[in-house]
Amino acid sequence: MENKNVNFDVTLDVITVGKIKYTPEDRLGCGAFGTVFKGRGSDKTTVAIKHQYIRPDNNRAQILEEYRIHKDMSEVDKAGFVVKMIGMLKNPKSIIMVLEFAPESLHTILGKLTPVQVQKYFRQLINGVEFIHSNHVAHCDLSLKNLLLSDGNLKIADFGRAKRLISEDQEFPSTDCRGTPKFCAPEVCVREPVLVKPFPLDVWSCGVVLMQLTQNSEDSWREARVQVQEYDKWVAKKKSTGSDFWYNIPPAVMNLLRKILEADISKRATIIEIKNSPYFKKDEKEPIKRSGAATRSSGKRARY
Ligand SMILES: Nc1ncnc2c1ncn2[C@@H]1O[C@H](COP(=O)(O)OP(=O)(O)OP(=O)(O)O)[C@@H](O)[C@H]1O
Repeated sequence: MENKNVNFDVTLDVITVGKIKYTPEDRLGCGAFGTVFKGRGSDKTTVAIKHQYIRPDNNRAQILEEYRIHKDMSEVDKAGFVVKMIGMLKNPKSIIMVLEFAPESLHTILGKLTPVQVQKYFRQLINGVEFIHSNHVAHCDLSLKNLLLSDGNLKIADFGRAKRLISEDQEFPSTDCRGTPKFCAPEVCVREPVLVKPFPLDVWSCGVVLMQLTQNSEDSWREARVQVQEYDKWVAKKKSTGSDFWYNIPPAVMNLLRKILEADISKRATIIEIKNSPYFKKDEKEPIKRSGAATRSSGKRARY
């Protein structure tokens, strides 16, 4: 059987990985480099099949590095922090990975989150990032779309920009560590390439994720550059007004965000500091249900 997708020019046949045959079904998503299909295994499992063409800007070595890092993380992960890597198939023009299927992402459930859920997913994110960092890997592209959900639990996906580190202080060219613009730390948003440390980049991205989850919207600055008005205002730490998207963020979250979304990496919170913060440690409570207009007027934002 064949699944032809004319828009994205991807034709996938049944593939065999290990001793299992996987039949591609619907297209689940499409990133900068890959097209991801839902697939059915001959062992009755449901999987995700990520197909990547080998191209000059996504060469064979890069894709294989993504596979190896993801596989290594998947093998040592006993707690389910990352999407499981099942296997891989190499073709002359493409590489196909077979992954655990995760039906939702933080991006697809945004708008419906309660403060308790926001805290649950943020805690799972921080624990997952701590896990990969402790295994000497930085993700470098954490975003709502790359944080998938399976059985209500957050799983880190897409290791396409991940880096293996020899030491925590190892530096990489900023151009190799640029993920999704809204989630990128200021040190990689500069025009001239510089050397950057990858762990604080992941911490910054977790801050943007928390900011968006708390608001139940994708509102955040376009890029962390002072030329971008909203970011400039954030950096200036002026008192926020109703026109700032962070205006309604509750104090405990805001205190933590100020420490995470800190341009100076020597002052930026570490994962340990985040885990020791009052917001991380103290359980959020479900909002008190009110009847009538007060509840209706509070709109899509998580209510505190
Ligand atoms: N394991 C999975 N289960 C279900 N859906 C998935 C899975 N992996 C990826 N997807 C879907 O496919 C989309 C693209 O996947 P992925 O981010 O891995 O591709 P990419 O080309 O590397 O993307 P990017 O542009 O972020 O680099 C995801 O946003 C998600 O919607």
